[in-house]
Amino acid sequence: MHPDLLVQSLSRSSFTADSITFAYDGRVGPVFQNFSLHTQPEEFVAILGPSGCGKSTLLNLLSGFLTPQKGTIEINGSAVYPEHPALGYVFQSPNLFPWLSVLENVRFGLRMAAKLSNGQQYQTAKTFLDLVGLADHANAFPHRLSGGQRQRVALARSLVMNPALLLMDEPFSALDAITRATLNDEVLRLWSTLGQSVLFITHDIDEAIYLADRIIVLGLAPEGIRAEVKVGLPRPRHQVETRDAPRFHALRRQLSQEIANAQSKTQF
Ligand SMILES: Nc1ncnc2c1ncn2[C@@H]1O[C@H](COP(=O)(O)OP(=O)(O)OP(=O)(O)O)[C@@H](O)[C@H]1O
Repeated sequence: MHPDLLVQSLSRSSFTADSITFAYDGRVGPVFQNFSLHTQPEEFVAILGPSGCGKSTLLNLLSGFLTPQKGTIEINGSAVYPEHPALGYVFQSPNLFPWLSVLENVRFGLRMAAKLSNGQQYQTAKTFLDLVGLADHANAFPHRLSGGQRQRVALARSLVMNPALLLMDEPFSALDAITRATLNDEVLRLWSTLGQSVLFITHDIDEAIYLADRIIVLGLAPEGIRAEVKVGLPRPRHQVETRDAPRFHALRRQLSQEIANAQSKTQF
């Protein structure tokens, strides 16, 4: 299957969390109160916030693992649920199956879904392995790979399922700066090829600016969205030119200030 064909099958999906309120059992106050978040098709949204603002809770809500007490969370107008076919995930830890080869790891979801013949599953898995630059490692086992390569496999394993919305939870925070920069470029290349929407959670302001169309800063629970900025830097992004742009520096300053303000509330 050629990647161009996959672009067509990724329907232009929109994602909506509308006026949600969520509190954990036994917790005094809610983590989110009347919180709304909408993503446009093919939009890259980064979420930043101080520790404890509710990023993980939000991800669990958006993926249907937690249910809000009020409000709705929908993809293309239908309620979200765990393992919704339109959702893909990439986490900080790649969580590959150590007993499966790289190719079998990428094929895994297709095998479980059992929609394609075995031959088509292998062909599709190989296409995605090629897309993340690991075609030569198809038969290797995960322990033979570097941290960055494992994260590439995790990315291929998720993308092979054609998610319309990719939820990424600090996927590169355990990697060194150079590998991280390379993988940021890789994600942008794949995203511009495949056209899914991305919700990318990170603690790293520069990473958020480099990647995103729009950045949402969460305040401490239950403040919700504290600030929202359109990045407005030209694409394709470039490791030197983009990071050198006056707009990049202005955004870094603005976002640092927002996060410092949000954090200062924790101390009182
Ligand atoms: N299972 C739970 N039961 C009760 N309260 C919880 C639970 N999980 C998280 N919380 C509380 O909800 C709030 C948001 O937590 P959450 O883990 O979503 O934040 P976070 O932004 O992901 O934090 P970090 O960046 O440190 O991982 C915190 O006050 C936390 O103590």
